[in-house]
Amino acid sequence: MEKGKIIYLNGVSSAGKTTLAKALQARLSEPYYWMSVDTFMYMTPQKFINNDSDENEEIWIQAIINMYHTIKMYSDMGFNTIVDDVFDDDYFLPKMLEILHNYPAIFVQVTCPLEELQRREKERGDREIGLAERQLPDLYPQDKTYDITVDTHINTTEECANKIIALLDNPDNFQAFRKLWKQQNH
Ligand SMILES: Nc1ncnc2c1ncn2[C@@H]1O[C@H](COP(=O)(O)OP(=O)(O)OP(=O)(O)O)[C@@H](O)[C@H]1O
Repeated sequence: MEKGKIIYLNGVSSAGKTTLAKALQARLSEPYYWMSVDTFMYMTPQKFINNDSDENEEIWIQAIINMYHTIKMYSDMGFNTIVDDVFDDDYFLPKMLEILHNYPAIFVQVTCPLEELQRREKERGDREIGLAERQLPDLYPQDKTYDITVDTHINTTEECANKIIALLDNPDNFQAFRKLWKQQNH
């Protein structure tokens, strides 16, 4: 069976990942199931999240790693996914690649200038003020290893979606996961 495709969005809070994911779902003719790291993270009982012990950390970390296994399972079953994630340090990416480096994924960096991130953050009111600014310097990877970078301020959501969709027909465009995996394991 052909593996399901993965559109993997990585960007700081308020970059527009969820908005883009929904626009992609609306435009794509094939079904793509949307998965958000927040959904998996908050499957964890709250009492294990708001606590600094190493033991508790393992519990919510596992919830996030379970998302990577779920994406793999969907792909193995032929189902496409759009993933809404933020790698805000270098901890989770290697763990994700361990599971998904050989899967057909487009790795998308979703960017937006800081001033606009701050404006969106203030306007939406459901995120801690300063979250995007704090995540921005730590977004990982910072280099050009993505298959595509889209700027949701320069381009409209629809334009960003179209740029990503244009890559999906050619498997040669699915390079970033394999490249990153090689970089980490050479
Ligand atoms: N292209 C855009 N232009 C203007 N506003 C936008 C754009 N994309 C998203 N927004 C607005 O920015 C806010 C954050 O968008 P969204 O929820 O898509 O971001 P996100 O990256 O998924 O954030 P988080 O990681 O915090 O969930 C929302 O209020 C949304 O309406």
